[in-house]
Amino acid sequence: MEKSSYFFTRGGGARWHYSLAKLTVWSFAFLALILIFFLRSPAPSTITSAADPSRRSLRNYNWGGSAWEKRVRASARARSSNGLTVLVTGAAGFVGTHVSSALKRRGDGALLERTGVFIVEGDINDEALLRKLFEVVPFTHVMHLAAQAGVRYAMENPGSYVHSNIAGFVNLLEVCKSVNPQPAIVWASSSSVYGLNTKVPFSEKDRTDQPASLYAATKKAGEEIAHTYNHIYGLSLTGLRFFTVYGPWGRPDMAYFFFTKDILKGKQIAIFEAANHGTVARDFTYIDDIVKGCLGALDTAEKSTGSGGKKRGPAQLRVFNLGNTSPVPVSELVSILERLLKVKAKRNIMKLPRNGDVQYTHANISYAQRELGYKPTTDLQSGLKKFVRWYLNYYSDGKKAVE
Ligand SMILES: O=C(O)[C@H]1O[C@H](OP(=O)(O)OP(=O)(O)OC[C@H]2O[C@@H](n3ccc(=O)[nH]c3=O)[C@H](O)[C@@H]2O)[C@H](O)[C@@H](O)[C@@H]1O
Repeated sequence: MEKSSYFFTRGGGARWHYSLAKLTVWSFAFLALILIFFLRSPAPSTITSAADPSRRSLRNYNWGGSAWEKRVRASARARSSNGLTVLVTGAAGFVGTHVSSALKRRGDGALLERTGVFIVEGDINDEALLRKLFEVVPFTHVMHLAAQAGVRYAMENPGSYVHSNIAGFVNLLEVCKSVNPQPAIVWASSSSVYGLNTKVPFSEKDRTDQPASLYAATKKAGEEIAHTYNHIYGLSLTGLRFFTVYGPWGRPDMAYFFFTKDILKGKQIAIFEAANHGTVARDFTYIDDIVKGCLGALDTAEKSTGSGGKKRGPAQLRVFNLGNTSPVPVSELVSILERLLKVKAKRNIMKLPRNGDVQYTHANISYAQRELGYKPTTDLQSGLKKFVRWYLNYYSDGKKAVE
């Protein structure tokens, strides 16, 4: 059942559908070997041509050698015979940090090393690195979260989106299709693929051919590319359309994060509204709910069917919405933050800029509910409470600068 009202507090009866036993097997069986996708600009010395981002070269990272391989192998050892070994890309990112930690079932972002997650710094465009990783460990699954995210930044740095979301993804799929056994791949798409679609709530069957930003276009391209690799090589592929994910260790470029920072600093914040004072709203989704969706997708992913670069039969191809089914206006997000921070925001109501933003998102999650047991349980008020607590604690003693 979809909720169309803006405010919705979930009942205490809502439960994640995994059995405890299954989760325990998972928690012990998982390897989260982490490939950090390099999101910053490459060192200037490695840029072959600043004007042509597609020609940028890979930054040099230190990987390889017998000690390194030993650590990779040790980290990859599953603790049960039917355990999965998961290569997580983008593990230093927001969603990746939480997913990796959940795979190991303890700790969070800054504590990744302590949780037993081995971190490999590298670039998903580095074919040699990916091949080496698969040579050292026959990964059963890839959780691909490395990407260039953000809707508005795509106008400033379009090349970074092509580099990561298209070239990097293709590079990863090329390696995955040729290794034996081929892993099953779960990867991050985005709610932004719905673009100018006006039919709400957004269902996986709705049109996605009107992206409003280059970012959305690259994610949509990823979905088409996934189709191709599934079709030609029998790779099992599951795309997850995340809806405005927020929470502790979140991305500072997202509105809820910099609104918090600016409200506390007494700085004015821009709150977008559509034409004729139309409400701009998002189906904000709490990180813990997203993590459950990611684990559900890994857990239900079928094996790839190909080997040695050849398809042996039809393979699974899926796309799911992972949202909260409860859109909240941005102005209400600000009111919640004001109450939690006990500071009044300096609101500057502005027209929604034409640089990629869409007016409204709302996920229909029945397919994910059915197939993955996905059932979000955190409303925006409760999720922001956790975020604000983390934020105040993280930046409290002035050790970490709020830039
Ligand atoms: O769900 C998604 O697909 C996308 O969600 C977010 O994109 P967005 O929803 O635009 O998130 P924010 O940039 O945090 O914006 C949230 C809301 O605040 C509004 N906003 C943003 C910035 C601002 O200064 N003022 C303002 O009112 C936006 O219009 C939007 O409605 C992420 O940034 C994308 O990486 C992700 O793919």
